This record gives sequence, C-alpha cells and structure tokens, in this order.
Amino acid sequence: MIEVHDLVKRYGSTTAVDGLSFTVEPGRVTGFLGPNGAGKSTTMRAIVGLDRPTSGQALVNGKRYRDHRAPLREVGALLEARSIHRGRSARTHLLALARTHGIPGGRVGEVLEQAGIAAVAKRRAGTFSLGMGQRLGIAAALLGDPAVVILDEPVNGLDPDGVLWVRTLIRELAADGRTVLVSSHLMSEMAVTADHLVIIGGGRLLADTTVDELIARVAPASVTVRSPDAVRLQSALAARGATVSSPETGLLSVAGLPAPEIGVTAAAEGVVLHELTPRRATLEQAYMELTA
Ligand SMILES: Nc1ncnc2c1ncn2[C@@H]1O[C@H](COP(=O)(O)OP(=O)(O)OP(=O)(O)O)[C@@H](O)[C@H]1O
Repeated sequence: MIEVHDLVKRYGSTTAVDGLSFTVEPGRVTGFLGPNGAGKSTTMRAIVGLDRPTSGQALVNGKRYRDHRAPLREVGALLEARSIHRGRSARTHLLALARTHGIPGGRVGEVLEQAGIAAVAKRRAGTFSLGMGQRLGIAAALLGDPAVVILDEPVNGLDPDGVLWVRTLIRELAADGRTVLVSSHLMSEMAVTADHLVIIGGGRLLADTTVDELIARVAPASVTVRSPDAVRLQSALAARGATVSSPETGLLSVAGLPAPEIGVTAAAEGVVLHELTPRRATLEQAYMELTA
C-alpha cells in the first residue's frame, strides 16, 4: 500500500505538490492523472525517496522508502528520468542492480524474458530504441519482485504490441495482489487499465474515484433519440422528469431517464422511434471536464 499524507514539495518559489493526500490500495490498478506540470512525477519521486518532501510524507507499506532495509524488493519503479549506464548491456545493468540490492542473479533472466528483451540482453543499452529502453526500465522495476510497483508513463514510446504487453502486465500485477500506481496521459489506455483513479491539478487532489464514478459524476450519461414526432415525445419525456434538448429537428438528447423508459414512454404515446442510443461519456471527456 502507498499512503501519501499532506505532501508538499516546493522547488524555490514553485510549489509542485501542494498538500496532497491519497492512498493506493493493493490488488487494483490506480491510474495517476493530471495535466503537464500537475506534480505527478514529483509525487512519484517522493514516494521512492528521490525527492525529500518539504512537508508531509509518503509511506510505502507503512514506512518511508529509505527506512526499508531492502527497498527494491519492496517497491519497483519506472520513472521518467531513469539513469541507465548507456555503455552497459541490459543484462549487466540488471545484474549490477540485483547485486547492489541483494536480489538473486537468477531474477535477471526472468525479468529479461518477462519484458521481452532477452534476445537483446547483450546489446549496449545506449543502442536501445525508446520502446526497448522502456521495457528495460520495467524489467528493472520488477527485478526485486516487489509488492508495490510504480510506473511513470510506461507506454511512452511503445509500439501497439508493447502497449498491449504493458496493459496485460499491469493487470496481472494487480491480480497478484500487488499495489500498482501508473501515470499516463493516454486516457483511452487508462480507461481500460485502471480500476481506480487519482487525479491531480496544480499539485492538489481533484478526484480520488473509480473510472465509472468519475464519468457518471462529471459527464452524466444521456440517450440520443430520433423520431419523426420528436416535439411530442420531448414534452412527454419532460413530463416524466427528463432533461431534454433538441440539437436539431427530429433529434433529442435525453438525460435523467434510461433508454428502456424512453422506449416505454414513446410506445405509450404512440410515437415512432428511428433511433434510441444510450451514450456514455468517455474518460477523456470526463477528464477534460474535470481539469478544464
Ligand atoms: N527539480 C525541479 N526543480 C524545479 N522545479 C521542478 C523540478 N521538478 C519539477 N518541477 C516543477 O514542479 C511542477 C510539477 O512537475 P512534475 O514533473 O511533478 O509534473 P508532472 O505532473 O509529472 O508533469 P508531466 O505530465 O509534464 O510529466 C512543475 O511546475 C515543474 O516545473
């Protein structure tokens, strides 16, 4: 579990994180979202002890990162500005990490396989494409078989195969009961990967909720209805408490009444329907609404 309590981080006169509190629970994927400069990377860096909070704290499994005896076995992280010795091979890089963190060398082969880079393990990391570098970063994050995994923009630079691989990996990590915190700017990706969302803006919490709840709260569902008798249907639906607008002749957008009830109302009124389509906002629309 990750617990962020009243976290504040200032860089000179810039307040990157401004009194942020949230909890990341095990067994589910938590998406960490926010516009550029919202403070996501700073928060993630504070969680893994790379940035010292100005005040407040970030705990991993009840302790600060640096108070863990074997932190890499507790938390694995892929952060945007990772440091890889470019002249080293992927295997040597991982072996060095394993050695300095008391992780059995056998894990290196396992994570190279898992990350799909076993075939290029002997190549210098400096020659890696962006996507292969991401895979190596994720392999490093998984090296200590940690209960907590933090991935900052993991699909950055990956091809469609890689994106699918990361999506499946993240879901499996959560299904194993691990705590998974993932940041991304790709809303369509988050919509299919995350169970829970923590959304920040200007270093503050904007929402701590599920994908479904956020969409329902910020951008309520509606039903699109087409009928040659739209005017009569509009008053019948309004009489039943629906909020109805008519963006063009013969077309209605209905909120506050589910599609089956609209169909029943139309039948009772003897109104012919040409279309009855429930509409749900996308996560992207809800996010734009929230962060606007
Ligand atoms: N080392 C630093 N020194 C000074 N300012 C910094 C430093 N790191 C971050 N900041 C500032 O803190 C704010 C938050 O940055 P941060 O990188 O955490 O945001 P982010 O949500 O990760 O953004 P992005 O989506 O662009 O990666 C920004 O205004 C940034 O310029």
